[in-house]
Amino acid sequence: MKLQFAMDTLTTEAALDLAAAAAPHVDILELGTPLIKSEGLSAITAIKKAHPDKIVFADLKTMDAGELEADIAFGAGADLVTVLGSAGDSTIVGAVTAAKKHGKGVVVDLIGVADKPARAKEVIALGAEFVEMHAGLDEQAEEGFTFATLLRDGEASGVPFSVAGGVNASSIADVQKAGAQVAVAGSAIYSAPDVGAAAAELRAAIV
Ligand SMILES: O=C(CO)[C@H](O)[C@H](O)COP(=O)(O)O
Repeated sequence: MKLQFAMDTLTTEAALDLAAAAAPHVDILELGTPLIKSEGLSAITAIKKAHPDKIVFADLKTMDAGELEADIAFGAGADLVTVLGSAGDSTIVGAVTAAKKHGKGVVVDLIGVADKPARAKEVIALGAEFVEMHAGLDEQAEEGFTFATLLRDGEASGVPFSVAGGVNASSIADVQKAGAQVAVAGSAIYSAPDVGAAAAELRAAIV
């Protein structure tokens, strides 16, 4: 299982510092949606330039204009981009078209999708690399939210998936047991007093 670090920060400078500390322990460096909205495509280019050996993941959360948005992010240096699972099929197909042109990939984020296993199967058939079983920051704060639902949905989907939203040192072993290809951790790493040590702890929990 790969480890993805979601850098939910607002400046390229802060992201470069986080990436430098965590890179030895992670496989995928994710530019969070707020970072891309704050700094634009130049942040993607800066992270890829500093870490050419890492998979750079641009969390665009595209909802429309799939081909155009994916094309500009791949052009800036992204290896993977996200499109929302609630977007229309044509938006996902558009992003996949751009990915094929660049030799890169599309991840479909199932945040907010009611029947995640069913939509997961559909978007993999449209050409997505894998889906993200994702509970957003707001959903995690809702009453009754349980992380176990994400794992069950991943297992039920029968397709390659990542898990995002609340992954930490206590939960990452369960993510692996559920069969995820990728565990995504944001605040468990970037909020830690020692970012490198937090990333190393998560890496050590993966067998
Ligand atoms: O994409 C996101 C929010 O939309 C986050 O990066 C992702 O959910 C990681 O969350 P956490 O900080 O709980 O690990």
